[in-house]
Amino acid sequence: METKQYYHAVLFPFMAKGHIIPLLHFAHLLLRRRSIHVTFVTTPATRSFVADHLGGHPSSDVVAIPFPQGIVPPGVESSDKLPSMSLFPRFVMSTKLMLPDFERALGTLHGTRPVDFLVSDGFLGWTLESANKFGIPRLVFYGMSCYASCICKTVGDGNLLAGADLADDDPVTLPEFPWIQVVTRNDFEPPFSDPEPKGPYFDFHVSCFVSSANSFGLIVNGCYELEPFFVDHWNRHALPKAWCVGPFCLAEPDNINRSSSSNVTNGPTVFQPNNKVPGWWIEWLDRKLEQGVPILYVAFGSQAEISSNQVKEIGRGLEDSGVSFLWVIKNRDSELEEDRFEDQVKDRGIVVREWVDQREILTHPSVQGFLSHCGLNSTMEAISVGVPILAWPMMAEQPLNARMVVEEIKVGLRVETFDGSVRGFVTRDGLAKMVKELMEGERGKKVRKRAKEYGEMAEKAMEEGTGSSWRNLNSLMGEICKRKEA
Ligand SMILES: O=c1ccn([C@@H]2O[C@H](COP(=O)(O)OP(=O)(O)O[C@H]3O[C@H](CO)[C@@H](O)[C@H](O)[C@H]3O)[C@@H](O)[C@H]2O)c(=O)[nH]1
Repeated sequence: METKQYYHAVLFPFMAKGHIIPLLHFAHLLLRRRSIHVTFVTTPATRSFVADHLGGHPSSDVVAIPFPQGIVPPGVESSDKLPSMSLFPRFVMSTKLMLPDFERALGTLHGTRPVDFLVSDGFLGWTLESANKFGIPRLVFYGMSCYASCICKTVGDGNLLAGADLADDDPVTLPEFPWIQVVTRNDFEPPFSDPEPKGPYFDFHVSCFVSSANSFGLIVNGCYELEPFFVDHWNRHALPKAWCVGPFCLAEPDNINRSSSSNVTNGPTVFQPNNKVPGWWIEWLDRKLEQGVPILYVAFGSQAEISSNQVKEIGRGLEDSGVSFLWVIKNRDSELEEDRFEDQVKDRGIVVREWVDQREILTHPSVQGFLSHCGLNSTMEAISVGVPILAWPMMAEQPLNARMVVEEIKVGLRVETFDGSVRGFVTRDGLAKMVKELMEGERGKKVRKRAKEYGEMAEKAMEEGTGSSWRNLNSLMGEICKRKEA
């Protein structure tokens, strides 16, 4: 039950597209209530990206604070712009230096319009100290599913990857989740996959976990129905309390129910987001739809690094598969023999080297499958529109997301690596075989049906007034109010 008339929320994501975008969607979710003012904190170089996404909503503001200089190449203020992901630890740890500027900004905001709650990224653990200084409750956003968080916690608490004799692909048993057959050291990233994790980067993460546990709540980009066992498990055995209030992407402006007047207090009655101009690839998708040709969408998020040999092999695998595809390539992965490739695939497939509106692609009716690295946002964006996934995890917690997609909720299949290892090379034959299976095979049919069911479930969870995610957000607001009034 909401008891307060008008809230002020400050949102502060970690500087990576995969972290900024979900909090922008979350901002829209808050703005849908029309009883919340959102201030989005970012850095100067990402300010226009953020402002564009907020679309000039009259109940939103953007505040930019400087990104620390001299630690990563000048001008890089988002991890996807790093020339190499080997700089990521330095990049993420340098954010601690933003504390004084953030605190000043938060103080000013709080003085002007009292801040009811802060939502900050799990990587920005130091923001808890600032929030506490002003008596503002901090909610954490880690960008992880409860499934992945529970596995990480159980592996960490039980020290299950310890032991120098444990090989990278040896199975590790999870006593709390015995039906998860195989988890390996390769499902985790250094320093967590090290036999004895230590060092400044590990300490940095531990301090983030401690801050998170001492925060007011954890907001999860998903709905309860997607992973009920793991949400309950987290809430019984870990802190802070997890609140499933997503999938956030379903709160984008196009999905705003402008006719509803519930919860309207002070905010605008109608919000018209910026009109989007569709990219040329959407016209291509439209043509394919007219021809009745199903499309595989191929994209690996904003920061995965793919070797040039692997990029070429993806091209060959797609060529051999015979399916039609739309492949988004980042500039870092520039090694495709493009002319030859485009000759070979003719109009059957297209390569896009621009920033696309991924949700616009995934919601296009011709898109019937998604070859994805399983970043949580891509995963949720696909599930929420019922598109099955061909999972190819590459880094971070993606191997765990891939397990959730394939083994737990069964809305996807997995690419086969040449040696069966989580991080092994994927050959053209292995890729072509699984692409065909997803798009044309019996197993593909089954996971497509499941994906559609989960998509409907996600839509329902987000329904205004009645959905579980909508009600969870209401309860969370109520808790924040109670805390304030206590
Ligand atoms: O041209 C593009 C490329 C990406 N996106 C969007 O960018 C986001 C990418 O996020 P995600 O799919 O999660 O991938 P990453 O960028 O790799 O995300 C990082 O952050 C996620 C959330 O913490 C983690 O789950 C991932 O493992 C981590 O790599 C998604 O919303 C995409 O729709 C676009 O809209 N257009």
